[in-house]
Amino acid sequence: MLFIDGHWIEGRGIDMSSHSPHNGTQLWTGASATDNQVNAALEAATEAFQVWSFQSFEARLEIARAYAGILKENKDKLTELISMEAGKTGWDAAGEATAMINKVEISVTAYQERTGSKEAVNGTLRSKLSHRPYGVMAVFGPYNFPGHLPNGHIVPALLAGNTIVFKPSELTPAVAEFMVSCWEKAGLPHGVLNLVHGGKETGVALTSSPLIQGVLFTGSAQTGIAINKSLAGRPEVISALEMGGNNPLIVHKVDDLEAAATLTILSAYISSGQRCTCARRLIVPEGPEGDAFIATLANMIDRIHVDQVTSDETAFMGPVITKEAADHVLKEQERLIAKGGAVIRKSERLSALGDAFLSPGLIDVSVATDVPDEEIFGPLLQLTRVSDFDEAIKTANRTKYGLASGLISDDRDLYEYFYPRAQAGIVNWNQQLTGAASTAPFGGLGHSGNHRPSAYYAADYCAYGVATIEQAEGKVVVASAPLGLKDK
Ligand SMILES: NC(=O)C1=CN([C@@H]2O[C@H](COP(=O)(O)OP(=O)(O)OC[C@H]3O[C@@H](n4cnc5c(N)ncnc54)[C@H](O)[C@@H]3O)[C@@H](O)[C@H]2O)C=CC1
Ligand SMILES: O=C(O)CCC(=O)N[C@@H](CCC(=O)O)C(=O)O
Repeated sequence: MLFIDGHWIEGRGIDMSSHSPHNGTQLWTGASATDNQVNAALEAATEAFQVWSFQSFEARLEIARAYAGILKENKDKLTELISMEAGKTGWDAAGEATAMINKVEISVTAYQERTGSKEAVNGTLRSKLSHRPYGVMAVFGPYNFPGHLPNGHIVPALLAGNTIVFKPSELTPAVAEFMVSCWEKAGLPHGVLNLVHGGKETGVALTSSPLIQGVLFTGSAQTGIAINKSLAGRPEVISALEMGGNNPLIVHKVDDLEAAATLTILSAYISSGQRCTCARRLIVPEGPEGDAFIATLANMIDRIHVDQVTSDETAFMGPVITKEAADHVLKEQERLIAKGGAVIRKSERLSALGDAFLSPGLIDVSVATDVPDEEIFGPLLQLTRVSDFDEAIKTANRTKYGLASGLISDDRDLYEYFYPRAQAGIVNWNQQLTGAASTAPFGGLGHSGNHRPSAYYAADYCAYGVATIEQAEGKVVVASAPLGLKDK
């Protein structure tokens, strides 16, 4: 169902449905929004802005806290829905649900620290800084974190006083609907948050509307660039683009190979490789030290448990989102092999579990030619062997993206050399690349985004600053002015 101006209504566009990648169970059916329905949602948000933006921050916060409370009460249900619709293991889905609940208090602190208001009196003058919301924001979410990532735009945008038309991924409409129903139960006034379903056409209807003042997007670089082009010539529309990555992870000078392999697996294969922070490129020195690490890693890869969601929670990986997504990963793997990639572990379809289940793959592309600088969104890691640490850094930075970059090493000097040279918005040392903190900014360079990081810095793109100087006494007084007025 769509949610427009506080009412749940049927979409009148094309039929849609969502099925669990775990077992094919149908979870949701409905229809996309027509252009008229998208417009009705935008008009509702425009009208609601006149009321919502004038409410006090405290009044908005009360509703946001009620929303967090409702999420908490329904955490098990939310976890199950995320797990089923996005194909996550139970523990992974529970982590997403927890992040959604925590987002409210983190966003309050961020709002106050990053935007909030300030005053200072100097003599008879008072200077003030306050922040105001932009207006109607179009929020787009990806399928891999169907709750947490759109929630990371919605919560700060609403706290700041904006209103929203939210278009979730067409692959995860049920989680979106659940989330919006929690806001409804929390008492959000009509029109403040609207939900429209649909694919690319619905997205285009939203971004091309003159009624939006902002686009808050998390998704692929391809779509982010399309949105960027569609907003050309509209400088008044704020756009925050969080896109993909082709993230490097260097392993160099490590004693505990098992620990390094564990961090590599957590970086590359968590959520079946469907996190934009996942390591895609593993960079390891040539020679026996590197060989020993790769043998340890390959051995551990063989022991990774891939499964449908189970009650005993022993699986590390579930399926990718669809059979088509799995086909794409396998096709890209073949492409790497055709370009000279050597198989260390081949990603294979685990048909006994289902069409969307893949085993983790590791392909050595050191001597391959024309390896595409593209994000392969699944459990496939590309290995490059390098002659020395400088070569490792050069290889790491050889990408048009710049989301996350990491080093696993016992050598602090290497880290201190790597840190200022790593071209990415997230730079980690002896820590998995995935699992970014919501209490820090989140975003990247190049095709990973447009320098408007989300998470803690989402507050920044949800409000603009207004600088004011006023007479503290409230009277019209001017002590002296160099007007050089002549006597009459
Ligand atoms: N940097 C970040 O914070 C994150 C980035 N991602 C990236 O997201 C991708 C996976 O998510 P997907 O759902 O496949 O992304 P996607 O780019 O296919 O879709 C994202 C959203 O944009 C909509 N959309 C598609 N074409 C559009 C257009 N021309 N105009 C407006 N809206 C349009 C989709 O319907 C969906 O709601 C991966 O590439 C991943 O790296 C995922 C999570 C976090
Ligand atoms: O948005 C936040 O609060 C922090 C960012 C975050 O949670 N990132 C996740 C995954 C998002 C993705 O990359 O797909 C992570 O770093 O694992």
